[in-house]
This record gives sequence, C-alpha cells and structure tokens, in this order.
Amino acid sequence: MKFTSNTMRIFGFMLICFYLTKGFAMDISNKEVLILIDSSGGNTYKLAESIKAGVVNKGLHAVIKKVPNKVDPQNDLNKIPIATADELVKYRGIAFGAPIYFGNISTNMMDFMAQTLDIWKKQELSNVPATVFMSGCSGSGSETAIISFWNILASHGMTIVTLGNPSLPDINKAIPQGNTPYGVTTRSCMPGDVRPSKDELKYAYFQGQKLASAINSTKIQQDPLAAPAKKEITTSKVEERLNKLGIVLPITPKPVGNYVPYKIVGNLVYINQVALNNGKILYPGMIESTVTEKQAKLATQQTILNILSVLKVAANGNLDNVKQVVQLSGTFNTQPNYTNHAGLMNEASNLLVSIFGDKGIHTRATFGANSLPLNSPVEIQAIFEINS
Ligand SMILES: Cc1cc2nc3c(=O)[nH]c(=O)nc-3n(C[C@H](O)[C@H](O)[C@H](O)COP(=O)(O)O)c2cc1C
Repeated sequence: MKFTSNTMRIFGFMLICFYLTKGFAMDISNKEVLILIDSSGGNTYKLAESIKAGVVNKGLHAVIKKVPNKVDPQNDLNKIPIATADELVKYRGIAFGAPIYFGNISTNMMDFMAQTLDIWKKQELSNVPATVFMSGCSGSGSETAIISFWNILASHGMTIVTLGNPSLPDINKAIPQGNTPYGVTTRSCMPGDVRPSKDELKYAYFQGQKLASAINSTKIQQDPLAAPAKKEITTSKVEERLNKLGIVLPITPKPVGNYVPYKIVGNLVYINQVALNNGKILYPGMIESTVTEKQAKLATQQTILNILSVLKVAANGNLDNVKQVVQLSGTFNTQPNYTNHAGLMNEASNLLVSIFGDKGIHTRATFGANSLPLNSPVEIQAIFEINS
C-alpha cells in the first residue's frame, strides 16, 4: 500500500477520532464516585460529606445524590439532587448511606434498590467497588443493617469495601463511637455530644479514602490500557484542614426573611447567622436558663460553621480565596447578670484560628440580649476579606 499524504491524513484523522471517542467515553462514563444517600434528619448526609472528602483526597471526583424521600419542604436537604436507578452504572464506585430501620436499611433506600432489577439482570454493576455507611439512633442493629445492605450489593456482584478496624489518631474512647468493621455508622441519639461525632466523621473520611483506593486499583485490573487517573481535583488547603479537624460544613442555611445570606462590598464579605442546624435551631433558649453553657458552646460552633458555609459560596466555592477574618460580633441570649460571653465566643474565634491560622485572627465584640431570632442562643455577625 502506498502511503500518500492523503491516506496519511485520513489515517491520522481516524486515529484522533478513535482516541477522542475512547477517551471521551471513559471520562464521562467512568469518572465519578456516587455517594447515594437517604437522609431526612441530616445525620446520614453529614457522614456522606466526610466520605466525599476522603474520596476527593485520593484524587477522584465525587457527587452526593439522594434517593427520593419525603423531607420537610423547608429542609435544606431538599437541595441535594435526586438520583435515578439507571444512572448507577455510570460510576466507577458507589458509597451507599441510609438510616437504620429496625436493624435493616431504610424503606426509601430499599424502594430505590428495588428499581435496579434490570441492572441486576445484566449484572452491569459487577466488580464496581461499593461501600456502606449508616445512621442510627441508639445504634442498635447497625451491623446487621450494613450486612443486609451487602446482600443487595453482593447480588449485583459489586466488590464490597469494608471499613476494617483502622487505628486512627486521637479517637475519643470515652464515648460510644459508631465505627463497625463493615462501615461507619453514627449514633445520633447519644446525649451530650453533637453527632456524627468528630471521630465518626474521621472514620467516614477514612472509609471514603478506602473506597477511592479500591477504585484506583480495580481500574488497573479492569482496563489495563486506561491512562492513570488524572489528578484533576485540587483540594483546597482550608478544606483539607477542615477534614483533618473532622469538620463538615453544613448545608448553607436559607434566609428566613427579606435579606440575602451575604453581601460583598469591595473585598469585604458581610455575613450574619444564628445556630440553625438542618432548618431547626440547635439548643434553642436562654443560656443558663434552658440552655447549658456546654450547649451554648456547641450552638456557637454551629453558628460559625453556618457562616463558613455561606462564606464558601461568597468566595467562589473555595475557602482558599479568603484573605483574612476581619471582625466577629457575637450576641448571646442570656440572663441580665451573665458575664461569660467571652468564654462562649472563644468557641467561634478558636475555630477560625485553627482553620485559617494567622489569617483567622480578628477583632471582636460580644453582647448579651434577652431574646434572639428563632429563639437561637447565639447570633454572630462576621466580616471577612477575600481575594478580588
Ligand atoms: C422506622 C424507624 C426505625 C428505626 N430503627 C432504628 C434501629 O433499629 N436502630 C437505630 O439505631 N436507629 C433506628 N432508627 C433511627 C434512625 O435510623 C435515625 O434517626 C437516623 O439517624 C436517621 O438518619 P437521618 O438523620 O440521615 O435521616 C429508626 C427510625 C425509624 C423511623
């Protein structure tokens, strides 16, 4: 065969088409990790955020979606996109998260999985890495619930990724934690601590990392010609610090009046928040009357995390764009003779300094008031400088 410049051109064109279609197909169909949840109280969602952070830490892209469920229309969980059963085959790995119902998986999740019959018949999820995490109240039946979930995944021929018994640093052994060797759970009804606990979030992060590692290694076995995974996702340094501290930013609270969540003037961002947690105030009431100081501190942490969640939106989705924290003003719902406002406000200040380092140092004012919006124990106004 004579290679004229024309045949060379046609051959080159076909080669480019081949690589483009092959590369394109791999990128679109094999790119993401799905974190599929059922959550109406937000506990499963919080674990999902840490699982996601663990996956992203290993260089993979992850998306959280939920199965159809009935959630209070005011609840921010409604913002999570709804998955369809058909789309499960698109992902390179799936983390499934659901509430525990009587030592089993939640009915919404079960209804969703019942729609995967056609996928099961064709065994289209065969060898796809999958992991399970769950949210309980007392934690009763958490291990049986995960293993029940595994029955479905085994029927699909998926490769199940366990949590194991990792020895993670600084785990608080004085309180019951929801780690099981099968997957992380949270015990959302335990008194005296906000759940998921920091340590449960650390286990979730680790489980996400484990899922991503399993995906990265199966990719080599399944597709030896595939290019190595691209490190497309660069994790923000501040997010990385949040992950290390076991902090998951809440869903951005919706305004409850005629105002916007933030305003940017020049390079300054102005944000005000109360202690909303999934549409309800965390520990509503007056400090040292119906709310203890410990609860007020947790509410203060929640409020500053709400602020950070809004700030992230204002800073183009990347907290690395924050130049510095300028000022905080905290108002607490207190009795007239209360004096420890500074002790409460330190919860917010310390958190910002541990997240942003020197850039987190700020000026501050604290006030007492004997009523606050929505009966919140605390309201914080914050000013930040961001990159232009
Ligand atoms: C019908 C029903 C059964 C439940 N059974 C259990 C159970 O066996 N064990 C447990 O620890 N929690 C059980 N729970 C509590 C939920 O699993 C728990 O509230 C969970 O954290 C909810 O998750 P979410 O906040 O993401 O919606 C049950 C809840 C319901 C509604």
